[in-house]
Amino acid sequence: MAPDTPSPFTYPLSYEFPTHRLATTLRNPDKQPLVLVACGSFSPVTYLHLRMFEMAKDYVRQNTDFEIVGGYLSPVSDQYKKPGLLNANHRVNMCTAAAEQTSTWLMVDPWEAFQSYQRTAVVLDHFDFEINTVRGGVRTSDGAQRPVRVMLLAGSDLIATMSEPGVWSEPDLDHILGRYGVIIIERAGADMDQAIDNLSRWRHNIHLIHQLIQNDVSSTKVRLFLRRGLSVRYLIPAPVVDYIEQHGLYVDEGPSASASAGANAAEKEKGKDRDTGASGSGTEKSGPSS
Ligand SMILES: Nc1ncnc2c1ncn2[C@@H]1O[C@H](COP(=O)(O)OP(=O)(O)OP(=O)(O)O)[C@@H](O)[C@H]1O
Ligand SMILES: O=C(O)c1ccc[n+]([C@@H]2O[C@H](COP(=O)([O-])O)[C@@H](O)[C@H]2O)c1
Repeated sequence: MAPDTPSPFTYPLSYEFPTHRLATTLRNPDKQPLVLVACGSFSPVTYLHLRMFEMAKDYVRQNTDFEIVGGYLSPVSDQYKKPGLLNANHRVNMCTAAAEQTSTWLMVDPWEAFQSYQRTAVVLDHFDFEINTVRGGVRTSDGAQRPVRVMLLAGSDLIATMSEPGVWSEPDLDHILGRYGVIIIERAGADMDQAIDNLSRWRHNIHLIHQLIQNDVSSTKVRLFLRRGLSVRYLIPAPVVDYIEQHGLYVDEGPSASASAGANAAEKEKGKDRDTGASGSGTEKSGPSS
């Protein structure tokens, strides 16, 4: 279906919005259709990134009036310039391999990755435009069209940055949390309640999910293990391990230390990132900040 209004967005060359796993019909007409969007570096994608979607799916089914009709990973542009950010081509390929080979419902949207830096508010608008304006939302079983709610899916560390001065613009926060909403997954080391303390005005649109199984795998730790020549199998999806091996990624340091030394160093690097505001803070992005 052609949209009535021209697109307000810029597009990478040969871009097509992925819809091969997007449900076109709502199973339960009493529910509101929902699409989940996770924005991030995904350098590389880990099981925890994928697990966020599964946790959200359980939560949505048990606690809300939504029905999930799609889930997307949206890797950030190279211009985000965060330390450890591999080029977008590899990150999109790894996310795609993980989504296609380990999930039946997740998709990867390369729109954000293959162009200049786009703020998260704009990324969510892009999804809303593609799904609701271009495609008219989804159908109910009686043939009526229903608009899809787009919602951000994020770890509590990312949400914590929303209370840090200067990282997100106030109008963007209002747009993201007021119009779309967010599902927050607890992340080891990031206090959930503290993370949303300053966001209480949007509380009705904020859903918190606690971790029942603690697992603090991060891309930073995976990169560090790889640089040290340590195995990352069973920490990240097998097709991603294979891809990394085939392309010799993340090996700019020779193999050396033991696994525990690797983990300790990873912790240190993660802490250092936090201290410098590089981990999830968005402060190193080169795109516009508001
Ligand atoms: N272990 C985890 N638990 C909960 N959320 C997570 C976890 N790992 C990543 N996330 C969330 O996934 C999204 C994308 O994360 P990102 O790509 O920055 O991964 P990362 O592991 O934090 O990366 P890095 O280690 O490079 O900072 C963010 O919303 C982040 O909060
Ligand atoms: O839109 C913003 O102003 C904004 C500010 C900070 C972070 N973000 C987004 O949040 C994501 C953070 O990813 P990461 O890997 O730094 O945790 C990434 O997709 C950024 O574009 C977005």
